[in-house]
Amino acid sequence: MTQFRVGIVGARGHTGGELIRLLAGHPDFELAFVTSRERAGRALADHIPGYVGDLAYTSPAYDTLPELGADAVVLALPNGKAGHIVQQFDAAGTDAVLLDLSADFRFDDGWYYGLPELTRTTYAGQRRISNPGCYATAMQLVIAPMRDVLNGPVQCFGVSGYSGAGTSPSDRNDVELLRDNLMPYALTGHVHEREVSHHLGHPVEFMPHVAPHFRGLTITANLHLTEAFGREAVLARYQRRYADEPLVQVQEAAPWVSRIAGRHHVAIGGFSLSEDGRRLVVVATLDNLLKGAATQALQNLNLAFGLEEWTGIPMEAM
Ligand SMILES: NC(=O)C1=CN([C@@H]2O[C@H](COP(=O)(O)OP(=O)(O)OC[C@H]3O[C@@H](n4cnc5c(N)ncnc54)[C@H](OP(=O)(O)O)[C@@H]3O)[C@@H](O)[C@H]2O)C=CC1
Ligand SMILES: CC(=O)N[C@@H](CCC(=O)OP(=O)(O)O)C(=O)O
Repeated sequence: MTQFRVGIVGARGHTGGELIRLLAGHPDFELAFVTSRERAGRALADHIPGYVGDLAYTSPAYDTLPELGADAVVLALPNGKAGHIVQQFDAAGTDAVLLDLSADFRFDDGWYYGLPELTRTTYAGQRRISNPGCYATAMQLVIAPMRDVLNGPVQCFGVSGYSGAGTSPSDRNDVELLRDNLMPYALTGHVHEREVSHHLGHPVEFMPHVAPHFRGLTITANLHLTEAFGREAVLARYQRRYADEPLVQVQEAAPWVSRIAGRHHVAIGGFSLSEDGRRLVVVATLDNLLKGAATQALQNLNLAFGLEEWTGIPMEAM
């Protein structure tokens, strides 16, 4: 059976590690190369628990990446780094699929914005795919079922584990500063606020925080509505909308972030209405490294290669 060859650029990060595990276990993909300047020459097996292959990290010059012959290349670099690499592939004229995990192309209409549950019907064979932000995934999935009855901006209070802040040292991944703490940051104008407002076509006001746990995020969304709703009608809307979506689980109770770590889906629940039925609060949780990054990337790669969208996603971990 043909296996499509996938390279990962910037694979030392938390999302790169998750992608290595998912791709190594995928029936139709194989790892073509895995880059890290810092780990060049070292075996993946020494760094990735559960990985049993014999591949080692390499550090090719980014200009030479198109020559490595991968069918798809995932860019898992910090924001602002993808453009140069994309130019190399454009110039080489290869047919490779490029999937970018950063925010660099999320506002570029020439790229497919891959939030499959909301955008898969717009996929038209693009070879350039932008993976949504982690909070942005949770916010869009929690708001979308009520999109047609929103009255004014939606407010979203978000709390993420510190793996969301990447591996470059900062206050937001400093375990000493985070101890017993909840750290607010980017309280207006966060890129995911713009991303969600842009892709939903509706203003969202987002207030992010980072907490001492490692992985998993929670969004509490406050939705003002144009008409009064009862709880059953709201629940029915969410259940109908996501009935055929294995990676979106609608539940009555508000989901807890402690229960989503290591899972591949989004959990949505809570559904609390004000007395007049015109204000709804809903909670969504997801693992920022999985549905917020690597799992969603795999859904998008599956789509790009004509595979069933959930291939290689361990459903027992849902
Ligand atoms: N963490 C998360 O929860 C999520 C992250 N993302 C996005 O995914 C991408 C990867 O994030 P994450 O896995 O957290 O990893 P990091 O941001 O910690 O870094 C990933 C890789 O980037 C390389 N790198 C670091 N600095 C530079 C630099 N200045 N120039 C070139 N390469 C550099 C490192 O490799 P080397 O060994 O070569 O230094 C490392 O392998 C980011 O764009 C992030 O915004 C998206 C959704 C969720
Ligand atoms: C806790 C924390 O710092 N989280 C990151 C979100 C990670 C992510 O999805 O970032 P990109 O949009 O850059 O891909 C942040 O707020 O920037």
